[in-house]
Amino acid sequence: MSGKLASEYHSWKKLQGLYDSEYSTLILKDLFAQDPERFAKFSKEYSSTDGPDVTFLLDYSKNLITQPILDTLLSLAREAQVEEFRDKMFAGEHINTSEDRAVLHVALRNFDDFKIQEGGVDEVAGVLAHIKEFSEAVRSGAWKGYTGKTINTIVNIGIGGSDLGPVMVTEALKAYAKRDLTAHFVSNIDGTHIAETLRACDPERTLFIIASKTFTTQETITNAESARDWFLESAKDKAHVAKHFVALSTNTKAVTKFGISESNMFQFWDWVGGRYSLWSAIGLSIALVIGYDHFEQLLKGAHGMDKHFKETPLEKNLPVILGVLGIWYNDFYGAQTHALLPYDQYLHKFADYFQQGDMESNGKTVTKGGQRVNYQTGPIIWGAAGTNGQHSFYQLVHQGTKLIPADFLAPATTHNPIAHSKHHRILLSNFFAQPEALAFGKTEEEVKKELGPNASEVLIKSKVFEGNKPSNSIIFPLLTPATLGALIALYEHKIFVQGVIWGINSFDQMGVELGKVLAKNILAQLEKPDDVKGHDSSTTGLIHYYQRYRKE
Ligand SMILES: O=P(O)(O)OC[C@H]1O[C@](O)(CO)[C@@H](O)[C@@H]1O
Repeated sequence: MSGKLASEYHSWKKLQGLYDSEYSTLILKDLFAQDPERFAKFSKEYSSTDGPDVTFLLDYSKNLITQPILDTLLSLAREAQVEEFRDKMFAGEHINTSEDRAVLHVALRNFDDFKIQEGGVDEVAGVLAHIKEFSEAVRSGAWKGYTGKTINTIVNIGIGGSDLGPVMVTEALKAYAKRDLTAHFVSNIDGTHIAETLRACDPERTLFIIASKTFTTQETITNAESARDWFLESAKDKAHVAKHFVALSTNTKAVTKFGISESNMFQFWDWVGGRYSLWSAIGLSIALVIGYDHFEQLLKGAHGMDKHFKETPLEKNLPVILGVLGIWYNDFYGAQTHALLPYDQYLHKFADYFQQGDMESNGKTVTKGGQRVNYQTGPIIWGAAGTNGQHSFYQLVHQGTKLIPADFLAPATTHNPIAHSKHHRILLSNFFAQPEALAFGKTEEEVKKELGPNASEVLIKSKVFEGNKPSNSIIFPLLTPATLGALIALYEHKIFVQGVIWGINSFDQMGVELGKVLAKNILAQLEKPDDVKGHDSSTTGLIHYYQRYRKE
């Protein structure tokens, strides 16, 4: 972020010119026909340079780009000082300017490789050792509940970044899970969430993990208090809380006030953003479910991607390439959304996770310098696991009026090769077919030929696929912890690159505050109609309607 609006950069203006003059000729079918080397030019294989072996192929050839367009997009990244800001992040500079904080989730998976200056960085190894020791004690049965029984259920109580990362990763790495340890994740303030979860829990064998960076989040603290009340109905003695409640937080004072001893607290630091925190103590539930060694593999896989992002020239830098391609559609094609479509059931929460990761990071209207942007910033992120999405929303993606750039992800092999991998081959045939169909479509001539001479004009038109819909494909050998770590870090850095180009602060989240403040005010007015004051007629009417039915 050089203090300029992105639209003031020379390369931005050049991109606008390229879009205006070439948009109508950017037809994937033609681009592939004109250049037999297109796949070779616009695909890259990633291989980790140290740590666990991670490899994957990123194919970005099905994008509406030419080499000059990509070069100009990369010039934009250079002009916006993406490299300088990346280096500042890794150096621990306070690039989260509104909160005057460093942005150092990379330090959580650093394993002494990069030199990072910031208070707390030297404590990371100690917290990892604490996670290892504790998770091994619980998993082995050495950690006992208040009646001497082992733990067979964990309940992570957290929301946003203190929930979505652990949920997504424990689902993604279920193949590595300890099957006799059940994990629940309670996030919603709706009492139904905790009530239904507690029904499945035995107080003598359940461990509650209260995950909250601030330890002030209303949803989490309310759920934690209700869990503690439920537990004490059986355990009676408050001293037993120590065996069944641990906290993951930066706020020691609030944790001890809640009744959790400091020795049962797993520390992290204000330079870990909530939506970047699964690598920190917030990952305790992950370590419990898949084992510490696998958790460490996840971190090391991410570290490999950090190294790639830090050390690779922009032309070959995968997060940068994904970032600038996203900008091309978001800012020049006017695409409003970006779909994440993993062809892997284990990754069914991947899009949910990056809804927060991307939208809370880049859903901003004002630059770091306080100017209102005159271009689009973060896209709407959405998606679902293939092939379910195909039977739901793909119709619109293929034939609707909106341009929806999409990323397809799939493992070449599966953890569940049932029926001699028949399922997996069918799954992959869809993973290969969908981007092909999106890119190349089906012409009127092809439809006519298929339907024969008697087909009506209307039927023919309805079966035409215009094609020319862009996508990236990422294929990796198997979804291992290290591969998942690298993929998550890939997208984290993509988000970073885009935020720098747009000149916004990707690391605060002021936009979630207003609703919280209003809800607090309304909560105090819910009892009596006369208490309802200071609202518009719609809000007042809604609250009055509720009050007709309200019960204790
Ligand atoms: O971990 P905490 O402090 O409870 O916060 C939970 C979530 O709330 C937010 O602050 C706002 O949604 C997120 O950024 C964060 O992940």
